[in-house]
Amino acid sequence: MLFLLLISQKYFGYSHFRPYQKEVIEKVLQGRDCLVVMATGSGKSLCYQIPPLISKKTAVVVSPLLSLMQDQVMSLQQRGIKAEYLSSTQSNKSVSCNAEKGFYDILYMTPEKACSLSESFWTNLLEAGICLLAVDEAHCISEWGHDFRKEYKQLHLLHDILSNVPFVALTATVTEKVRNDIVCSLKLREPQITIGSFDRTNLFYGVKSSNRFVSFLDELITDVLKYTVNAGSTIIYCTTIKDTEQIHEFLRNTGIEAGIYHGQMGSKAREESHRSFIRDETHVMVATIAFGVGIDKPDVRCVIHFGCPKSFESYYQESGRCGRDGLPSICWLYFFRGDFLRADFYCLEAQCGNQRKAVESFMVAQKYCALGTCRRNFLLEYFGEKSASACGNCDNCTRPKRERDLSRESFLLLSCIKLCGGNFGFNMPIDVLRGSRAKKIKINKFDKLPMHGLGKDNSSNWWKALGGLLLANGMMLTDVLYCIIFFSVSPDGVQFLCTSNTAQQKPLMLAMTTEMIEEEAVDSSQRQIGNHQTFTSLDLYSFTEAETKLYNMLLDTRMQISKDNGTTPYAICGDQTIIKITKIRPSTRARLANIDGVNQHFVATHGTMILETISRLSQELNLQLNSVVTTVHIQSSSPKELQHSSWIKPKKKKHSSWKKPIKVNIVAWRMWQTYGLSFGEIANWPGRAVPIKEQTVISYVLEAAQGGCEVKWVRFCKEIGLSVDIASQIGTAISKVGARDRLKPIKEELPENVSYGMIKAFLTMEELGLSVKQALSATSSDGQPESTGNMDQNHRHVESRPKKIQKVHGHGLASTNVPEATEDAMMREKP
Ligand SMILES: Nc1ncnc2c1ncn2[C@@H]1O[C@H](COP(=O)(O)OP(=O)(O)OP(=O)(O)O)[C@@H](O)[C@H]1O
Repeated sequence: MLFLLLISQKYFGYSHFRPYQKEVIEKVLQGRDCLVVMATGSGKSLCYQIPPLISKKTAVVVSPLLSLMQDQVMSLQQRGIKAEYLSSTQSNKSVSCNAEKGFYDILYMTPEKACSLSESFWTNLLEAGICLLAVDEAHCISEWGHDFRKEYKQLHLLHDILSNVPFVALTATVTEKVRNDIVCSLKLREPQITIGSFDRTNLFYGVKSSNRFVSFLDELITDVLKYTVNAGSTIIYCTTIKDTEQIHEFLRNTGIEAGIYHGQMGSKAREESHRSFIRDETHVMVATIAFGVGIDKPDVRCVIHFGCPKSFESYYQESGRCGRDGLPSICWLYFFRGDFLRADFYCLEAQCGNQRKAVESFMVAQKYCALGTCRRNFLLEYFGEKSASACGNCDNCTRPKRERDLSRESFLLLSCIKLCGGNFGFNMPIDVLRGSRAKKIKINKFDKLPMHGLGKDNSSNWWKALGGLLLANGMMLTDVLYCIIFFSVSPDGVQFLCTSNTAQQKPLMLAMTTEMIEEEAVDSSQRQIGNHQTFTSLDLYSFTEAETKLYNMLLDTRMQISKDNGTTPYAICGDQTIIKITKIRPSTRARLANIDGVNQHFVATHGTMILETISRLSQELNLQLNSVVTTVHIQSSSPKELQHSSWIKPKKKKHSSWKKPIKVNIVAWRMWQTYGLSFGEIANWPGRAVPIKEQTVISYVLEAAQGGCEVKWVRFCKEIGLSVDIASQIGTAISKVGARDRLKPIKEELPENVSYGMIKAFLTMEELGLSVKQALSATSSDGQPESTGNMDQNHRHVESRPKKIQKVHGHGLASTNVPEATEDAMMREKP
């Protein structure tokens, strides 16, 4: 055991094994065939990476994707492990020759390559020494799996040559059918079967619903920014290529640099997109599920599904691509209520005779969306795992619970579905309840039903959400015919109807969904705007301001090293390691090597540079070296609330056309105000399509202030160097010029060091009824300067005379509400 750990520490920097890793490694070393079924990101690779380092024989790994193999080879080489790959695209001819002589510790190959290599290659390699043949993503072997590859079916033939070599099949796919298929097809011999938990405790699961595409876009920006400002990566999965393209364009229009990946792109463009994502050159990827198997990037902080995925299995796989390094990460599923009323998209397989399977899985996804209880429990139960209590790390567990007796409404809905005869989609009974007198309702005489109009107090979305709850609770059933989903009342629902009547129902306590709660809160004017629970990754490490800076600088250093080495940043070392280095700030090689995740190769190759960087930056930031922190506590399961109370979010957002670029300035404001980035950092932010001037960012934040957003003025003045003395000089210059609508004459009255930004800030603050002196003299109870911006005050001021303008700002159109005087000033000024 100790020896295994030493090897793991030496090459990978891991000081302990994750569950099941040690057991599998030991079995493989004993020569036993193994089937390893463990969740995405649980560390299956180590099971085949350690044995060759111990036995000094080659491990052959069959992997379905070239990009995946290249990634892994790159990462292993950075750890000082001799790794290579063989495929038809391998340009280095010596690889094959070296491989058969047993030169490599780990040799990756595609299934096609494995089946086409000559017998002599295998016998030579066998003679040199093979310790295992691993079949990664082994579910590709099964037609029941989601990525069937027919070449996988030939792999068992290799047993004939490699008779005593243990075969290790690895997959994250759970269904028993797939598991059996793998064992049979690969002809595994009395395999050791290891099935790990599917609980990814570091992942937060959440669902958001809407009726319309456009209303999700603003939400998307908020979510994407939360992670990208801290250099975290986000994948946005779309259900169609059209959505992928539209969202990609939308993000770019708002100044967020995003990659795109879908099946209709050429392979070169796809490779380039993938490459720049894994190298952190772009932090956001908008993709269809074509961006799938083999996304090995460990530091993806957020996966957003824009539209309900077509099966629950694929949802688990795709969302599981975030947080593979174990750090807290988030999985949002945005779904359109309409998704559940049309089955056509999801039932494409109907033509291939696989309709039932597709629909069943889609229905599970639907239930997941409609759920009012713990999402993780639902997920685990679906995969056959018992879950004890609510997880505390999903939206339903973290928002205040609202259970209500919904017996009356359920009675109305179920009886209406029954009386409509089950021959309609879901809209018909809802329209009846809401009192519609549409032609189709009159023709069917549904306007004569006793419940016609009795449900008009709730919106049709509210009723759809209730329908989802009743489905999840087994009181309704769905069926699909000709690609239309029909809803009917289940036996449990009938039982409920029989034991109740409208006057005296039995209580039916149901956990309401977020949208139901929100709708009811709006009705009673209690809605808390933008107050959903979420977190940014950096919030969780209890970094001080200086440590946050150090962390970001170390990320830059890692980026530089990775560029110099032509590899990905995470191949150099993981985010978790950078967090620990930030906290501990080691001064010697030995202390650096002691940090979990730092391997010997890293210390030997980059140690000197890293130590110098830590020492220099720590001095600059006034941080002590060799902090006594020995364990860095990283919360993995309780996301911290991030307040958005200052984010002005209209009750009903209006987007006249989805393409309209929105709130570029608000994005900048949020990066500055909420995430604490400096103007310079925002201007040069790597996620931006085109760098912009710092002055432009300053203007954006000022515009946001004029639009009613809160601004930390003390910080603002300090950052641009606006002191009380300079403010008084600006005041004098304005009096002298006698006008405040043109900046140039004012600037000419002032010394060189007074910038346009300072003048604009002065004018804006004046307009908002704030003086620089007042702002700078305000201090908080702990002696620190604090915000003197008053949102209410700002808001009142702006509301008195807003005027809509649009103007070009460097890289795109910015649209906002600004007061007339400032509009003129900003339009004319050209610094
Ligand atoms: N013992 C360990 N200690 C710390 N980190 C580990 C350990 N084992 C693996 N990891 C890290 O966990 C992450 C995921 O590991 P890995 O890629 O092997 O997952 P996987 O189970 O193969 O996932 P997938 O099914 O998606 O291929 C990697 O970043 C890896 O470095």
